[in-house]
Amino acid sequence: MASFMTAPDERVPGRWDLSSSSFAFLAAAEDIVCHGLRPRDGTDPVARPVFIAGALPFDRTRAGHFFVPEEVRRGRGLVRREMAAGTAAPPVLSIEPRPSPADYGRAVARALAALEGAAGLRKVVLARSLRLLAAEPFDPAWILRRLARDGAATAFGVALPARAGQPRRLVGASPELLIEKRGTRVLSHPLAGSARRDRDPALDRAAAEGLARSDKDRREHELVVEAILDTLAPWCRDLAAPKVGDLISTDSMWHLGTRIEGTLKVPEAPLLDLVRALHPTPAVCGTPRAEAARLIADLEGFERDFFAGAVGYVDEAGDGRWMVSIRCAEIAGAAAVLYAGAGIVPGSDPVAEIAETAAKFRAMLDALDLDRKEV
Ligand SMILES: C=C(O[C@H]1C=CC=C(C(=O)O)[C@@H]1O)C(=O)O
Repeated sequence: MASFMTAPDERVPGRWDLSSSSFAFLAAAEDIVCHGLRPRDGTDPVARPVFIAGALPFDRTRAGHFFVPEEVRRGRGLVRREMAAGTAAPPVLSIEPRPSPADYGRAVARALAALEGAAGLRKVVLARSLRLLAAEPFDPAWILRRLARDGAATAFGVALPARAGQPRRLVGASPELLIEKRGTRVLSHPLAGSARRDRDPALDRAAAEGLARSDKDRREHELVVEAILDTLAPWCRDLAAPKVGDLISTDSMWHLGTRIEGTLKVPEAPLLDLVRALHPTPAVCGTPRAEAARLIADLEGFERDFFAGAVGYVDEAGDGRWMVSIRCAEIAGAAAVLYAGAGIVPGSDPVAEIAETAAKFRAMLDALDLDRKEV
């Protein structure tokens, strides 16, 4: 039976240690740290009143990874945010971009041609990856603490099923809320449309203002809001989104965002059904979804796996929160794969999309103490 505690218990060192956690969700409002897991048998996990954590892969035809932790701890400020640099990051021996930035630019150009040619295709999100090899194993707990310094994001760490005997973990800091459920209220806060932040305050403000004025970014964003409203409409009454979205900032990026809120018609509607209906939104896939997913499979040239999926939990009351799994990496020993994608619509520029994805890698690179690496 999962236990719930609202305060850190420092008297049991190791038990709430992040490095042995099966699931961690570190946010300004609340930290959740889980240990142990009881694998599920694939039946609908929301049917029983237990705490369920997990991750969905990008590919909606593939099974999600859900589990019931043995122990769940929740509390505000449960986990200390790590400020010190250089103490635990192993030296990184190599960084291999896959595809290369130039090939990614060519894929964006092909996506633009498809957007002009294919009837109905309006947006596709193309990603690229960085394969890192370090001299020693990465410490996911230390990375998580570093990621959690950004109060605008939820830092997450999920133990994934081992591959070839090697334990894997998805870690990241996502600013994008797929859906949250509290009682009968649901909230989604999609993001799409981006600009890199700047250390110079005047240039930073100019970047935000440029993003707010950008027609291309607005179109990219509106498709996501439209899709989420259409998906949630049958489930909700009082479904509302402001006509004008907001500008949100993480430590490294500006984004266009829109808060979408509604009240469930059926209060006990399972949160995981809503997650599955919404995922993947056009913030990570495209519009229409099936056509965009096909183009991604044709053009990207690597497996997204749990990148651009969703991570989150459903608690015993049926409430919970699922974040879009972006600004993340899969860590397996001394190897890490970092991911970043960008929405492509008519008017997108391949060179700008290379720069945008480079900027989106910053959250993970900075957490790994690679803040001076250009990618
Ligand atoms: C797909 C990613 O970001 C999404 C979220 C915010 C802004 C986005 C954009 O402007 O393209 C993307 O839709 C990513 O970070 O890998």
